[in-house]
Amino acid sequence: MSGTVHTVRWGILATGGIARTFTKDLVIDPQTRDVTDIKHQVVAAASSNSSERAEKFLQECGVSGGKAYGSYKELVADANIDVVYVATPHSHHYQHARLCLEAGKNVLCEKAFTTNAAQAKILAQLAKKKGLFLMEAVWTRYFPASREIREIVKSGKLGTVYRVFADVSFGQDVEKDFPPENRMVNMDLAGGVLLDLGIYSLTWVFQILYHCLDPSIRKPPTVVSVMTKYPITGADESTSMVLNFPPHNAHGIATTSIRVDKDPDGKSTAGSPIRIQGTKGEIQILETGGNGFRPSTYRIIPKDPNDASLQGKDVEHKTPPGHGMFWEADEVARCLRDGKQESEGLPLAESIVIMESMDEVRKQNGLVYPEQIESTDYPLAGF
Ligand SMILES: NC(=O)C1=CN([C@@H]2O[C@H](COP(=O)(O)OP(=O)(O)OC[C@H]3O[C@@H](n4cnc5c(N)ncnc54)[C@H](OP(=O)(O)O)[C@@H]3O)[C@@H](O)[C@H]2O)C=CC1
Ligand SMILES: O=C1OC[C@@H](O)[C@H](O)[C@H]1O
Repeated sequence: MSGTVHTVRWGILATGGIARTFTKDLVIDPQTRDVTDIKHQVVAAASSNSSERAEKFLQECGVSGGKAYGSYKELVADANIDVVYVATPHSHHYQHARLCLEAGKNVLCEKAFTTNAAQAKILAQLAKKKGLFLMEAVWTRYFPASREIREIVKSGKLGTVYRVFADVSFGQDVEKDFPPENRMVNMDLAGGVLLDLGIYSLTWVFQILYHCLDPSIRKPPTVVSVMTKYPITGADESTSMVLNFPPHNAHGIATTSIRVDKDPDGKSTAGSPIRIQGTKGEIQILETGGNGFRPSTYRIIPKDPNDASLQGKDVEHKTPPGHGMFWEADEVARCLRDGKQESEGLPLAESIVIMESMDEVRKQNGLVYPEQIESTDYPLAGF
């Protein structure tokens, strides 16, 4: 394998905000981040509006020679595509990821994976049945800082981790910033902070208290939660969850809000929003230069300053040119190269357990999306 470069051919499904950011990252030369074993090629993009929009999108993202489609169906029929990146709103992930899988395409699907666990399970089963790759695009897990922190926790150097605090919150002027039709608060698009940002708080809690355990002893947590809804649309604007993870009864405190800010002055005066607390010390994500979902710098605080296994220090990873979405894209490329159907960094079973926790939180707080977008029927008209 050494010396050979594996090129993966991407199709981009939708031309909105994150599709643009992701595609711009794909066209960056991987060598700028010292990656030499894989390459990405964007071969097509599709807009549900028009092929002109897809054409413009490709141009603006710096893609040359890509095909522009005016429908998602045409995109998934393109034999030159190895994997499709699904970048539609949460409400549409099930229908669009399924469209790809039914057409025999591998899929990287934006977070939150689906609107509910029932949809996630069907996608996972379908991918397995068809021998296709499927992954929820939780880019946070693939940053070097995330990977390193998981290794430290798995090594036992922090002792037993009994608690993780994770807050991912943007203090927005909700009424001003998000008109009712905006996907952040629009119930028809499965809007609300739980699925949009809460997934990141839960990512920290799960990637430490669940993922770092040996798979044989991983068990779903129990959860209690409260939620405040945005009166104008009924979507959740603030959600707080306390999860209890077997076998150590470790606590995950996951909070998320679009009304209050984790870092109001942008200078980290409020302290670390992500704290991983073990019996031998603590790791904190430092906000400056990053975000809970885009971790760059972390601090190790040993309980015993003489603990040789746990050097108390700040570790900083400067993000190479781009936004950092290329790390997850690189993971997808390596999985495809190696014939894997899922990523070890976020196995489908874990995406499903997280969706089940979110289902439970919604149940506890009476947050129900319109029937059509909670449905597992396929295909549904209008998608
Ligand atoms: N990983 C990350 O950092 C981020 C992830 N996201 C995730 O990406 C997804 C999309 O978010 P974002 O790009 O901000 O959303 P946008 O509203 O900017 O784009 C969504 C795109 O989906 C397509 N679409 C298809 N059907 C619909 C519909 N009924 N209503 C609206 N759009 C539709 C449209 O593309 P077209 O017209 O071309 O068909 C639209 O441009 C969400 O799941 C979100 O959680 C979002 C931001 C950051
Ligand atoms: O995933 C995300 O990360 C960045 C946020 O601005 C966005 O709302 C969210 O979807």
